[in-house]
Amino acid sequence: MNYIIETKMLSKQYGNKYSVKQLDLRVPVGSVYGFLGPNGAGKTTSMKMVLGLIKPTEGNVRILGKQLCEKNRITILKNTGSLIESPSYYGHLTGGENLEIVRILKNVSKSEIGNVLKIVRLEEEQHKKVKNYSLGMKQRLGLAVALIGRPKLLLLDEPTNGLDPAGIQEMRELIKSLPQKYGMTVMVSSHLLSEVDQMATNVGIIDNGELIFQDNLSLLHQQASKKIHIRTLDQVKAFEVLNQNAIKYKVEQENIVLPILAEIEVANIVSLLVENGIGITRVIEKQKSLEEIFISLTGKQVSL
Ligand SMILES: Nc1ncnc2c1ncn2[C@@H]1O[C@H](COP(=O)(O)OP(=O)(O)OP(=O)(O)O)[C@@H](O)[C@H]1O
Repeated sequence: MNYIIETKMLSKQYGNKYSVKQLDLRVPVGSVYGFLGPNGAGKTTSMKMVLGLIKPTEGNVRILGKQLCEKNRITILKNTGSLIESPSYYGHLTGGENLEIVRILKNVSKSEIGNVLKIVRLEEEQHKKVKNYSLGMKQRLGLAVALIGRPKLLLLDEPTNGLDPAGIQEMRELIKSLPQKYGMTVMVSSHLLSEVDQMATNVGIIDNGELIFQDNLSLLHQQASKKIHIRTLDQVKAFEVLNQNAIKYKVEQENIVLPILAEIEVANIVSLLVENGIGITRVIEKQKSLEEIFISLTGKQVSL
């Protein structure tokens, strides 16, 4: 697997508290990597370390095929676009003029301004002063800045924060389209599970500075796959009978939990329990929601 970002044991300690602890991030090329975690989990700190904006206490970052160090930081950042925390602009200048400053700094062609304005749909607002922009327009301008020069990699820290529902949807669609349309890889942080679910191909879940899940989003969904729950009048005896018959099961909240089986197999297990004098009270097909999985991973509720 080809990773555009790979960190090893990346940690940041403030005083005696770890904000980020031994993080092994792996962001595959061409993915939209949703970096999910509750407020204060360490998302911003991690992304800043990946960009070399703050120095790790421990560990290292490999980005765009190179080990990040003081010497190559600028070259690497030229190929990386980012939107971290509220970006600052020159309010007395127009959106277009703000973009022009970044264009000169990045040394890319003038036509690039029109291109990025089109992508973020700010063409009509480009001559307005930024101080008169709405929050949503400022956020889109931030994305336009990050997109100048068509970087291979984009790091976006909670880009939908503060947007209205229509703006949120627009931003999500835009982010989702970037790998296919422009060959970019996007790492995007969010505290919203549903948001990551809607736009990411891969997901990393961070809690208390530690990465507690990292894989394809489909794998998280697999964990949410359907299961058969059986409840009986004598669960202890039921466990015994299942064990004696080498039937694999798990126990959740005192329920017998079986994977989805063929109809006949379910019927056979029910018969087996009944034949052993165990009264069945429930046979239910259940599907965990992504929220339930998140809670079982972190022990915390997240916004939906
Ligand atoms: N400069 C700093 N000094 C001390 N503690 C810090 C500093 N920066 C961040 N922290 C702490 O590190 C932890 C992680 O913060 P971080 O901003 O990375 O979290 P986050 O997941 O991005 O949260 P949010 O979504 O609320 O921004 C928090 O407990 C925060 O208080």
